[in-house]
Amino acid sequence: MIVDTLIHARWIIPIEPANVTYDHHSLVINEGRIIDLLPSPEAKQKYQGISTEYLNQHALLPGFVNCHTHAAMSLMRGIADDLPLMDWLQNHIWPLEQQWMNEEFVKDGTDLAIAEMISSGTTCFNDMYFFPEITAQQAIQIGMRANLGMVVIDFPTVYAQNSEEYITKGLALREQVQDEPLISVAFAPHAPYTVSDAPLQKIKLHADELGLSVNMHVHETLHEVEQAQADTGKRPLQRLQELGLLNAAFVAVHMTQLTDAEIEMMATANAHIVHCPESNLKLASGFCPVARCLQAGINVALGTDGAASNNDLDMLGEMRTAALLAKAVANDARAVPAMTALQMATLNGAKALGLDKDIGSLLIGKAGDVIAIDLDCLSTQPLYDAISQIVYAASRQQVTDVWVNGKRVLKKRQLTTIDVIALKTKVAQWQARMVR
Ligand SMILES: CSC[C@H]1O[C@@H](n2cnc3c(O)ncnc32)[C@H](O)[C@@H]1O
Ligand SMILES: [Zn+2]
Repeated sequence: MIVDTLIHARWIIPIEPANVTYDHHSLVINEGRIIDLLPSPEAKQKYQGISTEYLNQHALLPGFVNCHTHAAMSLMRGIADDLPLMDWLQNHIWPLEQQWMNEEFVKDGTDLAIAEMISSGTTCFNDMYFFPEITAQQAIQIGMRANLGMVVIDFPTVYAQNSEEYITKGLALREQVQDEPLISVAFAPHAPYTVSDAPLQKIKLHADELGLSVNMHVHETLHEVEQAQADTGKRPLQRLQELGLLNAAFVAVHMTQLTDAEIEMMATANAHIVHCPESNLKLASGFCPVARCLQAGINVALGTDGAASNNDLDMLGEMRTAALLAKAVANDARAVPAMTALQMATLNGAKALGLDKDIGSLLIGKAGDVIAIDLDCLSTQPLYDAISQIVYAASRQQVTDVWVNGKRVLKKRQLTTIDVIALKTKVAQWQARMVR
């Protein structure tokens, strides 16, 4: 049998079945799909004559699913640090976006973000940013998987003038990418404090009719919740529930403010949470009670948020921070063990995006979204436990190879579909323009 890709690895961590690590196994990909996973001696017999990629010191696992990004904001990395959310947004980021954000900005910023994400093992990102059709175009060109937000916000931008136009453009994007294997879409109303009831009602109708998810920043800070209570007498989550948005297609990003009743409400609705620990720490936004949410049965995924608030798009780092922070928040060293953090960064992300039939684990039949991490470094020795090394000790430079839909987009640390020198030149030009 002719197959596209045959990879032997020292460890294969499939995520599904849970808590299984295969030693000295091979993964076989054909036409973008995983078709076999078997002991390497058997693979040698069964796939005779097929050239094998030997990754003798590596762990092979599903690519990370970065469940919340603002990809193009990578061009604003480090431009406004050490500020709380609303000061950062209102006095720095939104004025900068008003001045600089356009199609070219989104194109170059997205390329920079995708380059960083692929190099650090992310194979799918869930984006919320203006001009998502440009993000789609760049993701397709590079060979990256993306779920793109059909963004809605109550104020006008160069992308759209009003909520009606945001929704129309989002729906046009959906039509445009319908046959793209790497691209999916979801509604992405920005936040309860920037999207009023009327557009949220329209979004709800469209989302139900088209079977689309709704992603939103929710309860990011105590200030957001207190302000909403002062203005409307309601907490934002209560308002969203009354609007009918809390269901299995709702993806709430941040959620640092959660009462026991709200955790119950999220669990009963089968809604998802995207935890962004590093952005929350840097903006001092608060702490999502991840252990309590998981305990209640909520699907909790991980996101970096944008590079302007993180300041990287590194899911290995995010996993480690998530695992460590959960222990401190719960005052329990057993909270969010390494395997749980790895599930949050892979399968839980795929579930939140409704893509778990295709990605998030190395089950036969799923897409060939696979990464290899070289564990033969002093900093990840000795190897009592590969999962422990990946979550608590490995760095992104140890990600050596990445396949998306069976195509190798990182080969021995080299990006195969991005001209890194040309990209660096463009980024330097933006820097020179934006900070004079
Ligand atoms: C409608 S496009 C996305 C919009 O969100 C802004 N943004 C980036 N990070 C955050 C965050 O953590 N909370 C709220 N809003 C954020 C971004 O600048 C765009 O304007
Ligand atoms: Zn965000």
